[in-house]
Amino acid sequence: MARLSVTDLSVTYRTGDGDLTAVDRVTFDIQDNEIFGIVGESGCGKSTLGDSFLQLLDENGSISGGSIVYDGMDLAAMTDRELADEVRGNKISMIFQDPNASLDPVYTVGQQLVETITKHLDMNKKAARERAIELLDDVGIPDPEDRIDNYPHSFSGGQLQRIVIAIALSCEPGLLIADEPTTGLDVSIQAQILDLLEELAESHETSIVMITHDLGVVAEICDRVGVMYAGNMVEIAPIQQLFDAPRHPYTQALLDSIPERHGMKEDLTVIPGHPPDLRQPPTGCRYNPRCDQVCGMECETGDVPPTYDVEGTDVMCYLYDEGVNEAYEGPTNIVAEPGGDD
Ligand SMILES: Nc1ncnc2c1ncn2[C@@H]1O[C@H](COP(=O)(O)OP(=O)(O)OP(=O)(O)O)[C@@H](O)[C@H]1O
Ligand code: NI
Repeated sequence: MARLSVTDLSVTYRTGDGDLTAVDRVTFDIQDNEIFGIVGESGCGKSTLGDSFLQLLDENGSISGGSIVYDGMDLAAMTDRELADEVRGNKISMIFQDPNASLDPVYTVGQQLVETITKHLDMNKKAARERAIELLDDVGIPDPEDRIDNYPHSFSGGQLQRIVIAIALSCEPGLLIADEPTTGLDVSIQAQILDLLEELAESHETSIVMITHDLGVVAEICDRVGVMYAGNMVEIAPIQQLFDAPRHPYTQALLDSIPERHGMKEDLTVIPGHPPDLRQPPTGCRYNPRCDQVCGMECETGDVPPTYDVEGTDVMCYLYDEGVNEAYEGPTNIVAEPGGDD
């Protein structure tokens, strides 16, 4: 059974000039002990999706449809109070790009850890402090017995992010949502934080949703990845499969735009055009104005494409619909290995 199941989730912001649907009928799930990446260009709705799980949306934003089922509860239908009491920091926690936003400068890191631990777990202050020291040690803070009584300003950015991770994991949540957790950090520190998250996910049996615009981060630690475009989840695939056989024209263009690190490729392909205005998205597939593989009328004038299962990749694209794309012969045109099951 999936640890988290998101079904037909939509999130809408009310703005001065009309409603803007930043997340549009998104469906996916996250398995136990899985690191699931969410990627896409700026403004495609990644943070809105991540924030909606714990209803941490700005006040003009709200869930306008669908469900988010975790541990038998529909988070989308819960009140703020219920989420605060039963879910936030306890079953699901969240970390952001800027660790300072999650820490209070007037309390020591120990006070902040102990507060989170005693709030959610049945522990007295002394036991909580011991646990806090262990956690700081787990996330790689040197001399945790001494450092625990220091204030946030005396730590580096990378150390602060480690402390935020310690707080997020202090109550053993089943799910951690990480929104660009390494974006502001030096490249070498970024790699260390990703290693730490991967290690902790395993040792604490926590699933992670990793929100990032960086396909390098995804390649580094994710098991599966969802690609978002203009509020839609256009492709979901296991990580290796996404890189080896991207199915959606947008994913293909995104992968082409990565500069090859040591290889031949010199031109950085930038996808022509811009993402649409989400107040008035194009009809048909939202990517059609930029797509180089439009295959029929449906792409431009139909509904948003349904999701097709193409050899284990979920892809929202009419290229894989025999009714729209006459050239499509289906994934079954692949010759089976001799001696295989079928
Ligand atoms: N509070 C808000 N009010 C109105 N529109 C908003 C609000 N927050 C976000 N949006 C809009 O919702 C869309 C999705 O934004 P979101 O921040 O979720 O994207 P993102 O993929 O996380 O982008 P980035 O990579 O830049 O963080 C964008 O069009 C954005 O302008
Ligand atoms: Ni974001």
